[in-house]
Amino acid sequence: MSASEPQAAPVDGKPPPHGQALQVTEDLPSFYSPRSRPAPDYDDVQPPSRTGGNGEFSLSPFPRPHTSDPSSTPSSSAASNPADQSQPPPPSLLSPAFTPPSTPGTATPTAEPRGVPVDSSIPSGGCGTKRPRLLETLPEVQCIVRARIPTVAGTEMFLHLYTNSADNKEHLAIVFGNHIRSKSLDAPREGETEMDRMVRGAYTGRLYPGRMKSGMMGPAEASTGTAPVSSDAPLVRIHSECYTGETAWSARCDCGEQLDEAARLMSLPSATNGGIIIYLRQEGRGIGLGEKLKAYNLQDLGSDTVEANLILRHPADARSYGLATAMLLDLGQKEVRLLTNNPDKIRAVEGPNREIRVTERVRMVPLSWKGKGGFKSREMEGYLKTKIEKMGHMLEMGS
Ligand SMILES: Nc1nc2c(ncn2[C@@H]2O[C@H](COP(=O)(O)OP(=O)(O)OP(=O)(O)O)[C@@H](O)[C@H]2O)c(=O)[nH]1
Repeated sequence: MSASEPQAAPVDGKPPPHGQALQVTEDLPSFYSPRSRPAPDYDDVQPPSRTGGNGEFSLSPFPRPHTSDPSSTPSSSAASNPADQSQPPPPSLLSPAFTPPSTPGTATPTAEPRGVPVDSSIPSGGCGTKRPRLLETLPEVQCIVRARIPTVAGTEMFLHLYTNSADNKEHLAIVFGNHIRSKSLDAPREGETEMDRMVRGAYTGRLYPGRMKSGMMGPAEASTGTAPVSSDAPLVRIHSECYTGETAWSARCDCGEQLDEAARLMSLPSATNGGIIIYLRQEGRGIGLGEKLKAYNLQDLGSDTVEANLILRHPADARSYGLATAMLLDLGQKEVRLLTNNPDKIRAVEGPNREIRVTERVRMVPLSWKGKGGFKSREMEGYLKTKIEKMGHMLEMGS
C-alpha cells in the first residue's frame, strides 16, 4: 500500500495476517480504537478493545486476541518471594491518618472506582506484609521539557520529561490540569531567553504563533498556572512501562487498560484538581523487556508470573519508586490519592522520610469485571490471580 492510500482499521476483532489488505473504516482514523462494547465471555466471541464502555479514552488500535489456557499455579507467598519471609512491615512509612472511604465534595471523580482508606493499623486489609525496596534518600530529578498534548479523547495533558541522578532513562509525568507545575522546570536558567523558556515549556497559559514572552520572567510574575478549584489531593497513578500491554496489544496483562482508565478518570470534568500519571521506565516490573518475554515463554510452559521471574533469577518484583516520590514533590504534591491495587506502591511512594502522604487509595478494577467494556483473556485472569494470591494486591477475584 502506498503512503497516500487510506489507512485501514481492523474490522473483525483480529489484527489481519501479515500482508493481507484491510477493509477501510471510513469514519475513524486508523489509530483510533473502535468503540468498546461490554466484554463477552472469552469462550464465546472475540473481545473488544481494552477501554471503558463509554469509549471516552479508547486508544488501542486492535481488539484483544482470543487466548488460551491459564497457567497460574498458586503457592504460598512466602515460598514464592524470599523477601517476604523475615521482614516485618514498615508501619512508619504509611500515613497514620485515617481518611474517609469516599472523598466528599465535587472533587470525587465518579462513584467508581470506590475509594478505600489507607490504614496502616490493618495488616492484611490495608497493605499486606511485603516490604518494597526503598531508597535511603530520594534521587534528584529535573524536568527538562514540558509540552501540551491534545489527546485523541478530546482532552489535553502536559507531558513532562525528567532526567534524574539514579539512572539515565527518560521518566515521564503526564499531567492533567495546568495548575500543576514543575518547580525544576520553572526555575530560571542562567542566560536563557524568553524563547528558550517557551521552547522548553516553562511558560504560563498557552503558546500561540507569534508569542514573545513566557509570562514568567517579569519580577511580579509567579510560575503558576490556573489555581486548583479545591484543596483536595489530586488523583495520582504510578505506572510502570509495559511495551507489550500498552503498545503491542497484549492480553496477558491489564497495563494498557489501566493507563487508559487512569487518563480517563483524570480527564473527567469532576476531577477538578486534575491528576498525574508518573510513568516510570521500569519495564517488566523492572527486569526489562527481554527478560519479560522469557518470562512469558515460561508462563506458556506452565509457570505463573512470579514463578517465571524467580526461575530467571529475578525478584518477583524488581521495581522501586523513589523517582516517583521525587517527581511528585517536584510537581508540588505532598498529598495524593493513589490509583492502585499494589500495596508496595502505597508504602514506597510516601518516601523514606514520609515526604508524601497517601490520603486515599483508589482501587483499579478491570473494566470487564465491572461490565464496562475492557477485555477478557485467560492469561489476564491468571496474571491477576497471581497478583492477588502471591503479591498481596488489594483486589478480589472477579469483583
Ligand atoms: N516480569 C513480568 N512483568 C510483567 C508481567 N506482566 C506485566 N508485567 C509488568 O508489570 C508492570 C505493571 O505494573 P503496574 O501497571 O505499575 O501495576 P502493578 O504494580 O501491577 O499494580 P497496580 O498499580 O495495581 O496496577 C509493567 O512494568 C509490566 O511490564 C509478567 O508476566 N512478568
